Amino acid sequence: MAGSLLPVDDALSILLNGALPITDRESCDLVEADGRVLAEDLISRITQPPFSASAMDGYAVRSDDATTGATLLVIGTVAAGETPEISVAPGTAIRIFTGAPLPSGADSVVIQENTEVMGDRIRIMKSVTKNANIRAAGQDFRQGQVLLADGSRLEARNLSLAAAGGYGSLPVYHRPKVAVLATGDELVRPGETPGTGQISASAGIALVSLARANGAEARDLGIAADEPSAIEAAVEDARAWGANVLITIGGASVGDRDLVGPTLQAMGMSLDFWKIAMRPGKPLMVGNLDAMKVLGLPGNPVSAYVCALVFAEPLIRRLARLAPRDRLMRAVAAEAIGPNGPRRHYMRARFSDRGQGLVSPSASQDSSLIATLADADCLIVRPPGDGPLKPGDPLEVMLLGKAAS
Ligand SMILES: Nc1nc2c(c(=O)[nH]1)N[C@H]1C(S)=C(S)[C@@H](COP(=O)(O)OP(=O)(O)OC[C@H]3O[C@@H](n4cnc5c(N)ncnc54)[C@H](O)[C@@H]3O)O[C@H]1N2
Ligand code: MOO
Repeated sequence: MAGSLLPVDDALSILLNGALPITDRESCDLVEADGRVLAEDLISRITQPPFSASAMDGYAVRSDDATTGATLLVIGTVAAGETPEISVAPGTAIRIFTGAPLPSGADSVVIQENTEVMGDRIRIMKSVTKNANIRAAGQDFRQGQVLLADGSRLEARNLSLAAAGGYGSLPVYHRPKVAVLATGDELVRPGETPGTGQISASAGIALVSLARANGAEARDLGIAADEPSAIEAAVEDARAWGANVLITIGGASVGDRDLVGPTLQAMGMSLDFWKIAMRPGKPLMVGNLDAMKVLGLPGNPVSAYVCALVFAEPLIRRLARLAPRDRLMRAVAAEAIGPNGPRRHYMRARFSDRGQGLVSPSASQDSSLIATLADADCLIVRPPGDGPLKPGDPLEVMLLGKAAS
């Protein structure tokens, strides 16, 4: 009875309202901090550059002296990493290399291409203005300045900034721990050859990957057989590891072997909801086992992934303190699409023209078809009860994979 099923947005609100961002923190060296979330405002420990330096290879000069045609006596050399011991006096120049501290007395650098060497003198071929080719001390940033805000996700550029600011390690929030458990007697581990009636447990790795991409530390708990003791043992593993989120796959529906919900409830899980107005994904279950959030996803791999995208991604990002990811985009039906049923339908689709946003649904929306999921650019999001669409009608899509980046 779809009319009595919980709408997707209500289900998402219930899930997110019951989830608090992680507050525990630790220190990580810069390499390990990649992809993590900074746990305080990062104050620069140093001024950058720490001293006025030459931006070019050439000669440190007094700009008043360095007029076109003038000759200057070269009285010394300073390279990067050295400290100039003499000053540039009127009528003189000091040979200087990129990154070297500017000697006192000099106010500019003339690049060597604009000079002619004549023994111990140089001739200026092109005059320079004051401050030419000089990186002023502190022109990048200054000691005490906030370089990065608490909550920033650390990546290539801001890690480089942290390193420049004097940090070899950074305070970061703990990542949410996400445990992924497949259930079903018919499943074999990916890479094993399925026997009669068996299939590869393909859904788990997608969820592990999605969790990691959203800032989680993810663990694959493998496969539990369709019996309460096997499910219980795996749930205990998740608890012992300290999982913040347990995601189960399969056994969520109404069959005699669908034991995940009853087993977890027997272990003390309180149920937030079970079954929602979503296609695929109707049998989605959400509950809490002590401090651990439990997401019970349907077994069909497409259903599991779509539910994870709609529910697990925002949940993990909230725990990880990452801003919600907006995958939604307006698009246009490239062809006629039939009316929708009573559940919000996420239809695998491909762009025929990305620039114009023209999109066509995959021919079959069967939730066991993994190849069409891997091939899709987006999911068309059909509201419950949406009427038929004509070519050119506007619609909304949720971007996937490369299309989303
Ligand atoms: N009488 C009804 N039957 C079904 C209903 C229903 O409302 N009434 N709902 C259907 C829908 S919708 C879905 S979705 C499935 C979900 O059921 P379960 O969560 O109980 O999933 P299973 O039965 O365990 O598995 C379904 C399907 O997916 C395969 N599977 C399971 N785990 C994995 C995995 N880790 N990797 C790859 N494939 C997996 C499993 O072998 C089955 O083929 O129920 C419908 N039935
Ligand atoms: O809702 Mo099931 O999840 O359609 O395949």
